[in-house]
Amino acid sequence: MQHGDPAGAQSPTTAVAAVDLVKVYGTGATAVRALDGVTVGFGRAAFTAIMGPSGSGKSTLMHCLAGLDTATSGQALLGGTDLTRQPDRVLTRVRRERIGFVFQSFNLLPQLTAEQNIRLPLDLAGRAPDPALSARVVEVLGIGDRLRHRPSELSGGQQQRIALARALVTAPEVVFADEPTGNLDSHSGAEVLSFLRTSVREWGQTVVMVTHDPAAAAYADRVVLLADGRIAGDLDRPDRATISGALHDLAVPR
Ligand SMILES: Nc1ncnc2c1ncn2[C@@H]1O[C@H](COP(=O)(O)OP(=O)(O)OP(=O)(O)O)[C@@H](O)[C@H]1O
Repeated sequence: MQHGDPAGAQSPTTAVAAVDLVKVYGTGATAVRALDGVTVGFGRAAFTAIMGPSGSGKSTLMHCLAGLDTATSGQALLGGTDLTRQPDRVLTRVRRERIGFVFQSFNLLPQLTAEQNIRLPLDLAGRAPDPALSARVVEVLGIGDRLRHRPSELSGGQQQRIALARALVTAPEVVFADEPTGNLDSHSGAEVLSFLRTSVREWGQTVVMVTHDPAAAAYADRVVLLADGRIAGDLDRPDRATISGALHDLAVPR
C-alpha cells in the first residue's frame, strides 16, 4: 500500500476501494450516518466477507461500492472509476458490464429458462459469451442438466447456482454477494460458498460478500468488520471461532 493511498486504491492488486466514504440518510435531527468515513480496499482475486452487527452499514457500503446508492462524500472506486462522480446512465452501464450480483432472494426472471437467465447480462451488454468460461462455470456448478428449466422448477439451491452462473459468466471485475446463503439450507449454502471460493481460486474472480453467518464468512480469505459505520476490524483467513469471537466483542458495549 502506498503512502497517501490508505485503501490501496491505486494498487493494481485492489479491485474495489472506499476512501473516506460517508453516507448520511435523511437530514436534520433524524439524519442517520450509515457510513462514517470508511476507508478500505478489496483485493483482486480475493474472497472478502463484510460482517458486523445489524445496522452497522454493511449493505450501505456494498450498495455504494456497487453504484446502487450514492454516497454523501468520499470515493467509491471500481478500478479507476469513482462511482460517486458518475451520472445514472454510466452507473447503469457499470453495474451491467463490470459487476456481478448475487442476492439472498436469487432475483431470477421467472419467465426465462435457467440458460436465458444466465445469458441475460451478456445479451443486455451485446456481448458474446466466452465459451470456455461458460462451459467451466456450468461444469463447476453442476447445472448442465437444469439449463432448460424455469426457476419455479428448481430448488432454492439450484436457483442460487443459476444466479451464481449469471454473475460469473461475464467475468466481472467484482461479484457482490449479499447474504447469498440466507435463503438456503446449510448443505446448499455450503455448496454455494464452495463455488464462490472456487471461482476465486480457479479463475481469479474477485468476490465481496455481506453475511451475518460466521460459518459462511469462514470461506473467505479475509473478513472486514464494520461497527457504527466504521471499520472495526480486519481478519486475515480467520476460522469460524475467531470470527464469532470478534463479532461477540463488537456487540459488547465499551
Ligand atoms: N434508506 C434508508 N433510509 C434511512 N436510513 C437508512 C436507510 N438504509 C439504511 N439506513 C440506516 O443506515 C444504517 C445502516 O444500515 P445498513 O442496512 O447499511 O446496515 P446493515 O449492517 O446492512 O444492517 P443489517 O445487518 O440489519 O442488514 C442503519 O441505521 C439503517 O437504519
